[in-house]
Amino acid sequence: MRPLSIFFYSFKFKITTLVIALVLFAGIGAGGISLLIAESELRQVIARQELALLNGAAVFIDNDLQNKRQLLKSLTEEINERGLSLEHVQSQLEVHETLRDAFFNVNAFDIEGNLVASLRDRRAKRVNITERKYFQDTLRLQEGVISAPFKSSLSGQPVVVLTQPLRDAEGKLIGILLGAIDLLRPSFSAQLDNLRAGADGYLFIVTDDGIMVHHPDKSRILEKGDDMPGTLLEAALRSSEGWEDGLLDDGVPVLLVHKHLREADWTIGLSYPVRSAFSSMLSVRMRALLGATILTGFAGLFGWVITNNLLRPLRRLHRHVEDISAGRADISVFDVVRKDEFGDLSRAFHGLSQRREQAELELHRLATTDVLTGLNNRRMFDAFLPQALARAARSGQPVGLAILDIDHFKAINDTLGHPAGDQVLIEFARRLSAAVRTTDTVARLAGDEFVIVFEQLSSTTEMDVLGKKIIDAMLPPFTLGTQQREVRTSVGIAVTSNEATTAEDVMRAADQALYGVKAAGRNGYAINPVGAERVVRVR
Ligand SMILES: Nc1nc2c(ncn2[C@@H]2O[C@H](COP(=O)(O)OP(=O)(O)OP(=O)(O)O)[C@@H](O)[C@H]2O)c(=O)[nH]1
Repeated sequence: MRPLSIFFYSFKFKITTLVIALVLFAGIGAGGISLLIAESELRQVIARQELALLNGAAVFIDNDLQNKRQLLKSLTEEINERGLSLEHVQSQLEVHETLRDAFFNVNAFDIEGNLVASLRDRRAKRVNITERKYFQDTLRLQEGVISAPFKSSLSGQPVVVLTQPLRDAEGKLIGILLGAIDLLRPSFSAQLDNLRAGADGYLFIVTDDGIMVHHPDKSRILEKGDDMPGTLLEAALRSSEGWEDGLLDDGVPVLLVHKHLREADWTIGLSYPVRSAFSSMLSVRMRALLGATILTGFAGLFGWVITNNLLRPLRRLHRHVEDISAGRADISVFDVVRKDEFGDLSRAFHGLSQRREQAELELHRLATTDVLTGLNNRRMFDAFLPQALARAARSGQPVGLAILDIDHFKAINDTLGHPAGDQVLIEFARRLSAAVRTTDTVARLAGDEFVIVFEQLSSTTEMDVLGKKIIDAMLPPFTLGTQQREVRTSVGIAVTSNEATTAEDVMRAADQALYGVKAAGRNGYAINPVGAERVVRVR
């Protein structure tokens, strides 16, 4: 098995990693930006939706306050039109059933601020409200006001009061009528709670001074909230309406939507955890992430398959080079017509292999050729003879081997010089090659010793003709420069048609024959059939 490190070094791995990186880069770039734009749009849409919801709540509270104010006003107008005195206000309150639904309590105070009538308790304790700002404002402005939230001295409850000036028949100010709203159970409370039912987050109402009028945590009502910069209250009071995210409420990131009321100096706000507010956006983000992961996975797979495909010619080229090296194929397997870079590489390999083959051939030729005569050398002959014997064994035809030695060659060297001796060797080789058939193989073993392997003999007797032919070939004198010289040779011939004959057997038989010729005075040939151990003919 290939080690894992090779896999990481592979071109395929690198390309696949590159494809994944590019897809991720493009995905994060294009997808991320689109997602950011989409998220920003979605944020606006969600915030606007929440603001629309809050507007509905604001309109509801404004209408509620207006209705209450109107109710008090119509009562004071009735008292005024009928010219009733303060003593009759108590009975007048009690006949108006709708007051009980609209207010926690309705009271009347004389111009001195003393309680003169109370809807819920005729015998309510006598209190004086001259010090109250809303009392003073009502007298001063001579019209109804909405008070700041405070704790009622009558009920002990946190309340907000709506006032209306009371006048007699002549229109003279005789006191004020006051409707109290219980902040723990305001008539709009249930409506507000309904608005947020089932959803995270909460609604709150706060005065312009930061006093809490409505809050799901009742203990915070009447409290002054923290309106330092960066707080929820500060953001809510900063402008008449709007939305903001990135704020923290009890450590939780929230979306704040707020709107100032028309009827009172109050702001209604909605604190909504970002996690819930933008849950659809978060789900989009998750889906985008999942989509990107799947896309990246596919891109990796795709990159792998494509790279694998693209690299197929390279693998094929690698296989061809290995096959050629192992001798299983020749260089024709290279795809030299291909037009791309792999074609260039194949052509380069083809050229290289061609030059290598030629160099090998040259090397082989040099290794198997006798430099002086151009004949095969001993190395070639040693390899060739066993092959020739094997071929003969297969074909059943006899094979012959002639060993030749130039007679008194030493004397030629000694008298005419070594270069002249070389000339004799070259001419001797030429005549030998010319005397035999192309199917016969001539080699120079060493010095003045030559061999000829005769194949495809029709019979062993054919060797007789061949021996004579060689002797005759040397009869014309050799021209050495300006001189003519007689050169003779002795030839020992071995012949065999026995399949089991070895190269050594044949060489020994030919040597014996040569020895016989030399013993008989040279310049002749003798034939020795292998295994006979006797020279059969000498000429
Ligand atoms: N010029 C030349 N001489 C060579 C070469 N190689 C060997 N010789 C000489 O060839 C001669 C071989 O002599 P031998 O075969 O031993 O003797 P010979 O004179 O031929 O005697 P016989 O074979 O008995 O007739 C030696 O003198 C070698 O020095 C060569 O390449 N060129």
